[in-house]
Amino acid sequence: MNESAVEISGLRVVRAGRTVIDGLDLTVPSGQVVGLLGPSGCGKSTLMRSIVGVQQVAAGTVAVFGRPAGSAALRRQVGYVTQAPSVYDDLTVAENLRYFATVVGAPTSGPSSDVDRVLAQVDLTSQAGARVGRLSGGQRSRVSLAVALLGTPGVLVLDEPTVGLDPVLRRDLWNLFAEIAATGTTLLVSSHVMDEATRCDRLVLMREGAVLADGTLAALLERTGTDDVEQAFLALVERAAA
Ligand SMILES: Nc1ncnc2c1ncn2[C@@H]1O[C@H](COP(=O)(O)OP(=O)(O)OP(=O)(O)O)[C@@H](O)[C@H]1O
Repeated sequence: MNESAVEISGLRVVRAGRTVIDGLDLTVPSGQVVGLLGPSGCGKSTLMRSIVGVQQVAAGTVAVFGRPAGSAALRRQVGYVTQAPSVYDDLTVAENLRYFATVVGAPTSGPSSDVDRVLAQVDLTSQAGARVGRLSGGQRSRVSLAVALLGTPGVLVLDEPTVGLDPVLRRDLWNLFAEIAATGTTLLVSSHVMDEATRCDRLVLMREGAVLADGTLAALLERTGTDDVEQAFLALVERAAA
C-alpha cells in the first residue's frame, strides 16, 4: 500500500474566532480502518470536515489522493456521513438511494445499479421498500452508510457512526467497516468510545486540536507501557504535561 489516501500538513482551523486545530500533520494510509479517537470537542468533526472539504481552513494543506480536499474531481471519491441525519424519513430506503445516486451520477437501475449494490453491501435489500422513518436506529445508520457508499468512494469519512447503538449493532457495524476496507476503501471513523480502538487497523488519538498519537494499537500500548487505549491516552496526556 504505497499511496496514502489523505495527506495533511500544517492544518490550522479557526472557528468562531478560536483556533480549534493548530498545525496538524497527518497521513492516512489506503485501504485501512483508521479510528479517530478523542474526547468531545477535541476537533474530530472539524478535522473530518477539512478532509471532506466543507471546512474553511486558515492555513495548511489537505489532500485526498493527491488532490486538494473539496475539489470537484474528488466528489465521487469521498463519502461522508455526518452526525446529523441526512436521509429522508418520508421516503423509502430505495427512494433515498435512487435520489442520492442521481446526485452523485451513479447508475440507478439495470444490472450495474449502484442502488442494488449498496443495499446488499449494508444488508438492507429486504428493507428496500420500507420508509426510513419506520426503521430502527441501526437500520437507519446503515441507510446513511449506504448513501455514502454510492459511487464507490475511495475514502469514507464517518463521524461517530456507532453513537447511540447497542453493543450488538455496534459490533455488526464495525464488521461491516472491515468488509468495506477489504475492498480497498479507506475508512476514517471517529468515536469518543475508546474501546472501539480494538476494531481499527490504525488509530489517531486527538486532544485539543492536535494529534497525540498515530499508529497501530499494539505500537501505542507498547510505547506507553499500558494495557488499553484509555490508559494509553492518559499516559500521553501526562507525558505532554510533564
Ligand atoms: N459551528 C461551530 N462554530 C464554532 N465553533 C464550533 C462549531 N462547531 C464546533 N466548534 C468548536 O470547535 C471545537 C472542535 O469541535 P468538534 O465538533 O470538531 O469536536 P469533536 O471532537 O468532533 O467533538 P464531538 O465528539 O463532541 O463531536 C470545539 O471547541 C467546538 O466548540
